[in-house]
Amino acid sequence: MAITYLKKADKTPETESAQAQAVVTEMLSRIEAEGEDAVRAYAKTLDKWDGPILITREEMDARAAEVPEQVKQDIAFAVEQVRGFALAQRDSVRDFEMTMPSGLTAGQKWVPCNVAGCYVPTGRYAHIASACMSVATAKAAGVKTVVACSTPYRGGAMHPYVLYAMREAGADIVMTLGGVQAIASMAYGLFTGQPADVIVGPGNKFVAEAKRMLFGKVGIDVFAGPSEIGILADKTADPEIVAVDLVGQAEHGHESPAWLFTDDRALAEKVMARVPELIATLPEPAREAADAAWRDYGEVVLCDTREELVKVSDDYASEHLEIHCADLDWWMDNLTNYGSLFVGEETTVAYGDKCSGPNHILPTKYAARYSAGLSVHKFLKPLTWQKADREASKELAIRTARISRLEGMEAHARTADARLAKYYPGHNFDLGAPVESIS
Ligand SMILES: NC(=O)C1=CN([C@@H]2O[C@H](COP(=O)(O)OP(=O)(O)OC[C@H]3O[C@@H](n4cnc5c(N)ncnc54)[C@H](O)[C@@H]3O)[C@@H](O)[C@H]2O)C=CC1
Ligand SMILES: O=C(O)[C@@H](O)CS(=O)(=O)O
Ligand SMILES: [Zn+2]
Repeated sequence: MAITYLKKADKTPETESAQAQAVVTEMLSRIEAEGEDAVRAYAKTLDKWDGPILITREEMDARAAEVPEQVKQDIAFAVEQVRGFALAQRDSVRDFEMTMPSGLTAGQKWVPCNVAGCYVPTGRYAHIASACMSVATAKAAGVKTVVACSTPYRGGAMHPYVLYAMREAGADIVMTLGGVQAIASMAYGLFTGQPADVIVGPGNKFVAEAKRMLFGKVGIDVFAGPSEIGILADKTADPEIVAVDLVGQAEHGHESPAWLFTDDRALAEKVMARVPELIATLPEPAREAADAAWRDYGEVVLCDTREELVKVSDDYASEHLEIHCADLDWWMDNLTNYGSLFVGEETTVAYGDKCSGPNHILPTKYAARYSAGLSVHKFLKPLTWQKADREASKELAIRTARISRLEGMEAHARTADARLAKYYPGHNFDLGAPVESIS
């Protein structure tokens, strides 16, 4: 396999994980010990916020009244697109029941979690769209109580449009809290008395790490950390569009990788020349963020064949993956690892980020090898059930008793024995040899 790195990054998505782990470990243990006092202290030192944490319904309504009409319409559009896609996902999963050969009836029933925590990042940018993505999807899944949190915006109250988007998408409780302190508060039910069953939403390395560490106590959607983009481009691609799209995601932050995978050296060279020029024209803080992201995390990989490109792209498992190549169906058929796929030049990651419908909360740091992004499924449990009449219970009891005894589990076996004795008095069954005591 011939792979040439025309630009190789010094850093990988995993660089700097250790620093975040140390910070988050200490913060979570202090919050666990000191509760709301520790949360308020972190909100003050990290986000300069010492105002109220809970936003009342009256305040939400009052602040909504100040949102300009065009903004309301754009947010309503985004919410509708995301909700529509999420409802279609909900329709694609179904309950079922079946009768087994033994006569037992068994089934699966999709049940939503009761309380979901939705984190909306606003450290660098006001991520209005993230509020639509998480809250609308939780509600489409049927979650009863959605607790939404967002960072105090630049030391002040929550960003008004983020708050409006939460309200429009159906949030039940809203808290002005960011970072680890927000994730921990949702997990422990601080300020609300309603611990989350599942916490979703993107965030910086501290947020992503806090979710990872609290997994187990709560469910999480996926490791949705600093944004990534990969672009597959062949000689049919437009280098200007490819360069614009790479820079489009590099502005997320200095830890956001942008990768180009191509079999066309001329295209690669044009893109590499154009990216720094495009970055230089950005306003701050986007320019500084994109410049550092491209310098430290940007990569350009040249391969000989499209099969090699598929292998490389699958190894990177990019959060977002654009295809600017001929024979789009071939790529769709062969790629297996990506958070969300953008097929052809006529769509772009930013459409998905802001309003097209498929969710933008997506796996990063190679997590697309084993997980998709946020969907209704992350809020739903395919719970199973079973029911038997006495006839069906007979064969199951005999086999359960024997298998239990083979395993050395006498008490399990006796739950089956007891049913046979009750339903079939006076009958003898081969129920296996009683388990011997071990001293
Ligand atoms: N993977 C995905 O689906 C998506 C990822 N993103 C990513 O989300 C991230 C958003 O990050 P931000 O803008 O920073 O917002 P953020 O809300 O995630 O982080 C801000 C919070 O970080 C905390 N923080 C900052 N420095 C800290 C420190 N030294 N120690 C402890 N806590 C600290 C503060 O408490 C602050 O509230 C970006 O990396 C973006 O790429 C955004 C959207 C979707
Ligand atoms: O990682 C992501 O999904 C982001 O690109 C989404 S957004 O651009 O912040 O809306
Ligand atoms: Zn983006």
